[in-house]
Amino acid sequence: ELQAPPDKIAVIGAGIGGTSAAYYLRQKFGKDVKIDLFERGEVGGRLATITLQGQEYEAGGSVIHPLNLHMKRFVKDLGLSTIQSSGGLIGVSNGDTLVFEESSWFIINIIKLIWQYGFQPLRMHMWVEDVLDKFMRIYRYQSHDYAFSSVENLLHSLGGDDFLGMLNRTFLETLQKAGFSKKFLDEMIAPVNRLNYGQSMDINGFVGAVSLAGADSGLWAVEGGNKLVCSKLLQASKSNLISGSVMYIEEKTRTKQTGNPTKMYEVVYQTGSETRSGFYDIVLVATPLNRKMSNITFLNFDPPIEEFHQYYKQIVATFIKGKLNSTSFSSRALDEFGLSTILTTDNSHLFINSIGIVSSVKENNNPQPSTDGAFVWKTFSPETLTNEQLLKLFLSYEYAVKQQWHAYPYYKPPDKCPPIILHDRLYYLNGIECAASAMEMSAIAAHNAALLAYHRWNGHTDMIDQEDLYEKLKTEL
Ligand SMILES: Cc1cc2nc3c(=O)[nH]c(=O)nc-3n(C[C@H](O)[C@H](O)[C@H](O)COP(=O)(O)OP(=O)(O)OC[C@H]3O[C@@H](n4cnc5c(N)ncnc54)[C@H](O)[C@@H]3O)c2cc1C
Ligand SMILES: CC(C)=CCC/C(C)=C/CC/C(C)=C/CSC[C@H](N)C(=O)O
Repeated sequence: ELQAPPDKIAVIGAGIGGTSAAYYLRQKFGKDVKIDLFERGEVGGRLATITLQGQEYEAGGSVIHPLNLHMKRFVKDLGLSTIQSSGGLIGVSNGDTLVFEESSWFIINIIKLIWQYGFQPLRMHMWVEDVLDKFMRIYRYQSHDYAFSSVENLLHSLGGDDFLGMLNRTFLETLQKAGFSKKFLDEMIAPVNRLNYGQSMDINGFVGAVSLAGADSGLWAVEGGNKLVCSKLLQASKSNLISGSVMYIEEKTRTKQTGNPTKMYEVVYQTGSETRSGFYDIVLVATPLNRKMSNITFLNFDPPIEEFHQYYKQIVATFIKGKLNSTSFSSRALDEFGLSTILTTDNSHLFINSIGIVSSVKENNNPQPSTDGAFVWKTFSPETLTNEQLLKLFLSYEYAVKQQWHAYPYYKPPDKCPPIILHDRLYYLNGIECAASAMEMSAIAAHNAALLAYHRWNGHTDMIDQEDLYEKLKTEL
């Protein structure tokens, strides 16, 4: 049995989380509900491009895994096109020398890997595949409309105590326990974490697995920029975009047209120099609740959340068009260098996490140098690069433009995730980032929140936090 649908729903934040939430809310609640989507900056949020000399480059979320089924589905349903993101050759620097260097010959790479690390790369590949296999169960649950009231319940449903337990152990502990050697972890795994999350092996085991998945083959991106998914989802959801910054949310009793007094949320926001507000039956918060990132407060109720305590790590992405100083990484001159991505080890005294040649969002991955042999490179670093540092990395450069991010949570297991249900009909999506931050994670959180809001509105408690879902659904055709 269904209740009358809500009149109005607010979604705060038009990143991939908020726009996909609007899309799924429309699917569940139907055409009559009015959905307002609040955004104080650009639609896309941490999916953003930067335009340099007329070319656009991904400056935030850039690659998508081939098994990220929500992102895949969006691109297909919204009529977008994809480009493959396979890069060129990768090397790993410890600050003095290259501890690993890829060859363009497949067979040489295999021999090198076995010579340096035995069968550990293969075992690691199998470990990540095992985590991904379990992770994929979420798509089956969501296609059957099941929802979870907490991130912990969601992860537990995927693989039980062991799977959820990954949040409580560091990646280092997890992999050491699985028998991987220090050399392999230092030279192969830690550098991938530094590239993807700007953090050491002390991140939790689950985000560690996601980070390694982010180094798999078959990664792709959206032609024209990943942020196009957000603007297309917004359009498809037929939501009303409100350009404004939400300041606070207050619970108030209102008398609806039916004459019944009803508890509603007043969303108060600033647009230009004006303060305005609207009343909503349901509110979804799709931005990290963190003073630096959203600064939203709550009046008349206390959400069970340590508001503003989720610390996000700063990452600076710098785009440099220039000629690399290859001798910063190896003894070889540039014309014999051949690497297009360099990762760094944890103990490296280098001031960057990674550096790599990038293609524009329109190029099908064959970045071309300009006539003088300069490429566009992207570095990730914890701090803004100084001119002196840039001149250490480059023989010469035409421009260096930075984009600063509060990028991802600072992972420090054991971590308890923030709740999804902040109040009666108020939901929070970005708690899922405490497990792992990635586009697909936000899309999963969005689908879950839309289903949860729908089932709670209609009193369908049997669709929430069902135990043994995997076994139950296995028997269904
Ligand atoms: C440099 C970088 C590289 C990354 N690379 C990848 C990658 O390759 N692959 C991948 O899968 N993920 C990647 N990620 C992670 C991915 O980008 C994020 O996990 C994802 O985009 C988060 O989306 P979101 O919608 O949850 O949050 P956001 O994108 O942060 O959206 C929140 C939105 O809310 C708005 N907002 C905040 N406060 C208010 C307010 N008070 N009122 C109104 N609006 C408000 C913000 O302006 C923002 O637009 C990367 C992230 C960064 C920073
Ligand atoms: C959620 C699952 C199962 C998989 C996602 C895998 C993935 C794409 C991870 C990437 C995560 C991330 C935050 C990357 C940041 S840097 C990305 C990129 N290499 C760049 O150079 O910009």
